[in-house]
Amino acid sequence: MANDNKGWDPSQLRKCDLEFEEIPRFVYNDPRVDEFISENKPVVILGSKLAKAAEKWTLDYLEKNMGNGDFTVFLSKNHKFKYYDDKKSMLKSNSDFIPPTKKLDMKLPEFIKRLREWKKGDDRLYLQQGLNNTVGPAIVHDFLNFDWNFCTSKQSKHNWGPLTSNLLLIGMEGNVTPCHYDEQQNLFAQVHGYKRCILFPPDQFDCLYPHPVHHPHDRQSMVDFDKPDYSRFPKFREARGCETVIGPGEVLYIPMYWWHHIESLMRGSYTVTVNFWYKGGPNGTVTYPLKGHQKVAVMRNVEKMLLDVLQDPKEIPPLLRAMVLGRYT
Ligand SMILES: O=C(O)C(=O)C[C@H](CCCc1ccccc1)C(=O)O
Ligand SMILES: [Zn+2]
Repeated sequence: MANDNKGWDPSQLRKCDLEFEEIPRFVYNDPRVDEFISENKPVVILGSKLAKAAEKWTLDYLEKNMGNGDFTVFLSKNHKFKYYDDKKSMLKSNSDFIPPTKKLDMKLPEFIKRLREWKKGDDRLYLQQGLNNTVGPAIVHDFLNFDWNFCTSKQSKHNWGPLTSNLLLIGMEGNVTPCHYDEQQNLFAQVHGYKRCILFPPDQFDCLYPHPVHHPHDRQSMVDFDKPDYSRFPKFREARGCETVIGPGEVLYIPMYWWHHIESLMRGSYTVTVNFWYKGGPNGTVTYPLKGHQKVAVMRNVEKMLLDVLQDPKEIPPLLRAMVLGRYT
């Protein structure tokens, strides 16, 4: 199907066994935007100038203006860039963990050169760098020209905590960040190229099989979306998600604890995204039954407490089985 002026077409999306609802899209001043955000539901925000100042961040512009600081770049032998926690990978109990990507510090011109000269079979690259004052003065200038009034008004209207970081993401076409959740509110501003975002609510925890909390892949789903192992993860068939493809100037609100899988469209161009991560606000008065994300937080605390008291992670499953099987089931 021609891309009927969306800028992309469905043949650029990776195959997935599941079907998804469309995430609603509204113009930034439509009152439904705040309705969705206040209900912690994803929404695509159109026409905001949040990261408009970055629309000139082409590879050429970045090469000329990005200073000569180091940037964190991940290398992968395949199209997946599954995040892992460095600190947890050092734990004795994770000594057999093999990091799926390699993390390098790279100057921007070198990153861009490798992107331009990339050939099939080469390691894929994904630049993922928190924006800080080491990036060149021109970039700082553009950054200061983001529409801070827009995101700060969302932060205060929805009682979010402080802005913790802005991640600059420059990915190759076809790169995938596998399904995971973050414990922060996220305004995900697409600057260049197209990204397909598949989201699931926090209460689908039992269909998405996250790694144990103490594992380096904490918060990441164990399910390989390219080739799900339905014998290990039978409930994945029941996962009900929503999706959207966002392009330049569009902002996706990714609610805290919502699962998300992000892919840079195949046969697209490189992608540039700037995210805005905010700490969640105070819980406010707790009402019962607890919401999905609150149950995830409870399960995380139980796993942490059990590791604390048992020390050996291998002792956790037998204790939980003894506690639940035949008694609560
Ligand atoms: O903005 C988000 O939350 C995303 O997941 C965006 C994602 C890259 C995130 C990499 C990452 C994942 C977990 C912890 C720290 C960094 C993409 O766009 O490919
Ligand atoms: Zn994320």
